[in-house]
Amino acid sequence: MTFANIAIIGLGLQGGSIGLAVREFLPESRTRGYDLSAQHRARAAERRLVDEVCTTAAEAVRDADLVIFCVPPGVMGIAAEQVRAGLPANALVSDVGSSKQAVAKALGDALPEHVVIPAHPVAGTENSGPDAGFAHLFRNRWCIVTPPAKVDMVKLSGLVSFWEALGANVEIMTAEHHDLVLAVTSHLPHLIAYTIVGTASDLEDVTQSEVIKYSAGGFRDFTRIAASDPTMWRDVFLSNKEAVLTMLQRFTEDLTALQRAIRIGDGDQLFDHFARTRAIRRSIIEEGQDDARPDFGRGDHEGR
Ligand SMILES: NC(=O)c1ccc[n+]([C@@H]2O[C@H](COP(=O)([O-])OP(=O)(O)OC[C@H]3O[C@@H](n4cnc5c(N)ncnc54)[C@H](O)[C@@H]3O)[C@@H](O)[C@H]2O)c1
Ligand SMILES: O=C(O)C(=O)C[C@]1(C(=O)O)C=C[C@@H](O)C=C1
Repeated sequence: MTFANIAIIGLGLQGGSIGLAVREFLPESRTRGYDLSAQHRARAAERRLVDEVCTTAAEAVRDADLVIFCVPPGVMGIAAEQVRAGLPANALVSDVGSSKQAVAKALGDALPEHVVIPAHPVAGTENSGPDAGFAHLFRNRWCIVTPPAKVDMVKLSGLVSFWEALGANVEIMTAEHHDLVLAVTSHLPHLIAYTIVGTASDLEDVTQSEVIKYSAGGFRDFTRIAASDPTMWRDVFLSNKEAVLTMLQRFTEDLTALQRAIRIGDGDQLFDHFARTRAIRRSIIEEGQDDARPDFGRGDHEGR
């Protein structure tokens, strides 16, 4: 199953990247897009993120056989309600939200008559808005699809093929499992980055200019993550609250164990821990996952 008319709601980093990727990798498909912000709509039209930028959500979904919600997790339900009147009955509803249980519920509640198959491309940057998107964002990155227990298999395989065409490797799992895994691999790291950058700049004896001056090392990576969109991340933490709190509890216990090792001078424990984490990093690189973003950090990619 291929999608002839794709509607993209929200033309920021994710929506814009999908629009550009569809033009490049699925040239037979036609894209229409809508964004709540008139400024973003104008910029999306200038960058030709989609074939047609519409002034209402209902107009964007007219004739759509696939609609992808690319708005912050907290407004998925509102955005879905905006398309209800105009959405063709057979259209597949999907999204790219970073948390899956809450978003699936919001979309399902707003569009109860439609097939909803949520998805999450684990691909992004700290940039947002219509200038941030680029066609190769999904290349060699995971896209996690979280279908409900009873699912239209034709539509599911159509969605899997769609993401594969955009360059992603697709993994299928339950929304519950997704939320637990992503809480530790994505949500917690962001919380830690937001915390450490805030802590450093709050210190009275460390000036703002010193934070900038000495951030060339490890701290710099934290500042990149901590520059991520505040609206999106507020919504991620509120919509994946339980899993994040569970992982935060585990993290706090492990941090306390390292804190104790430092206090009592247990060098073996510190060394063993750091050796284990170094091996994890090396296995990620061996699996080629890091190669997925060859230009990451060099600042030579459009939108980054
Ligand atoms: N940024 C990432 O790294 C990343 C990665 C994977 C998934 N996601 C998910 O993708 C979604 C979008 O994130 P993004 O990074 O593209 O954000 P973004 O801020 O770049 O884009 C979101 C766009 O949605 C628009 N919008 C807000 N409310 C709207 C509404 N009611 N109707 C129509 N448009 C509306 C905004 O004006 C904005 O242009 C989020 O749910 C996020 O969790 C983000
Ligand atoms: O690299 C980054 O900038 C990201 O934070 C991307 C990242 C991640 O945590 O890996 C952020 C949120 C997502 O939902 C998916 C991807």
